Amino acid sequence: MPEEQPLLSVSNLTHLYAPGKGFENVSFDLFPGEVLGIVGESGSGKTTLLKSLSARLVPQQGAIHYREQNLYQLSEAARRRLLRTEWGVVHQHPLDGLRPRISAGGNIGERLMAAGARHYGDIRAEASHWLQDVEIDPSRLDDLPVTFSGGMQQRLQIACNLVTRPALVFMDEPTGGLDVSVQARLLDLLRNLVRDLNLAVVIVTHDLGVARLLAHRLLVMKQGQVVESGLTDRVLDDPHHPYTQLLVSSILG
Ligand SMILES: Nc1ncnc2c1ncn2[C@@H]1O[C@H](COP(=O)(O)OP(=O)(O)OP(=O)(O)O)[C@@H](O)[C@H]1O
Repeated sequence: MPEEQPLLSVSNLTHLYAPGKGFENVSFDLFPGEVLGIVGESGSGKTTLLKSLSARLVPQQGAIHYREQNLYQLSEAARRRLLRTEWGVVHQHPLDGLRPRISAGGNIGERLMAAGARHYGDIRAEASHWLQDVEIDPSRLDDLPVTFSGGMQQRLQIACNLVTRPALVFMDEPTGGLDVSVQARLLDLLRNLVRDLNLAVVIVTHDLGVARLLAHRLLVMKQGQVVESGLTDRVLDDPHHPYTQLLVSSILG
């Protein structure tokens, strides 16, 4: 059950590059342990919204409160610190979130050090433990991420984000570029990690199957507007808005 105070509280958030391009008047609360899916067709504004939510794009209007602090009234340094510690961002393309010239263990260790860890042996042990948790053989600790398959790179990116035990993780099409069988395994892993770590997640996807599997609640976006929101099963099984009906019927058909 959600706790009383939302982790993230978003009110009337707007950022438009042009009419219908970006997002407009978005409001929602996200509670600890809750997974919110943002769905909609390409160009509907999902990624732009995710960037604003995750302190990477100053919105033109509205406010975001994280644990009751006004996000964009925090200093830039404080927002960057959040992104390195209590928050995570999983990019669609894993190499956008990894340092390709640093070993897998180094990538994980860097985030631990940013959060204050100093002891080399402990950092290495923790990195090795996390590789195992994301189903990468710890013998690959000293290998560069570019020598990994796409699925392994994505699992490494996830490990890098989770090693500091964040409360909130933003994911943009995390299974997007992967083969179907690799996607299924990754989704399974994500679902278990989210549950075990009680993570709150905002996940952008155009794949309603991914949304169904991971998200408790959905926002459906069309041309920058949230046209429908609600519990995932309700939205997908009994869509109210004609656009959601079209999205659902297009994957069934
Ligand atoms: N920096 C920018 N400058 C101008 N327009 C932009 C910029 N970034 C995105 N847009 C436009 O804003 C709209 C929303 O883009 P956005 O990437 O948020 O959509 P999306 O739903 O995430 O799409 P996709 O699933 O294809 O990534 C699009 O029309 C896009 O062309």
